[in-house]
Amino acid sequence: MLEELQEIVEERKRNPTPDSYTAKLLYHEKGEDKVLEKFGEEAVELILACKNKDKESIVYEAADLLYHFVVLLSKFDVKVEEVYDELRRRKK
Ligand SMILES: N=c1c2ncn([C@@H]3O[C@H](COP(=O)(O)OP(=O)(O)OP(=O)(O)O)[C@@H](O)[C@H]3O)c2ncn1[C@@H]1O[C@H](COP(=O)(O)O)[C@@H](O)[C@H]1O
Repeated sequence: MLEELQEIVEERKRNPTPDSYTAKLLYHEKGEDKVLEKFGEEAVELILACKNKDKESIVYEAADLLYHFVVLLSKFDVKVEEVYDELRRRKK
């Protein structure tokens, strides 16, 4: 799923379109700081949803965080598969 999402994100990176939120993030005037800022915001939103024990919000905010995680990886030229490889390497 994350690999499929990254393929679309990479396509927006190659061919940014004006209507794409992803392209706006990747090519924001704040540069990489915008991507990092959004990832931090989404992490805080997920923490708050957990604090509130609100399962529906936890799922929603976790999805937002995963999307912004993939955008962050693409911004820094890292493939989701490389993260999976690292997890596989750690697996006991
Ligand atoms: N999975 C997502 C996805 N999840 C969350 N978001 C966006 O992330 C934003 C998070 O909400 P916020 O309220 O925090 O942000 P905002 O106020 O809209 O924007 P900011 O000004 O704060 O940046 C929302 O605008 C959501 O639409 C996503 N935007 C796109 N995708 C997928 O990314 C792919 C490319 O989409 P486009 O870039 O829209 O073409 C498609 O497969 C989409 O389904």
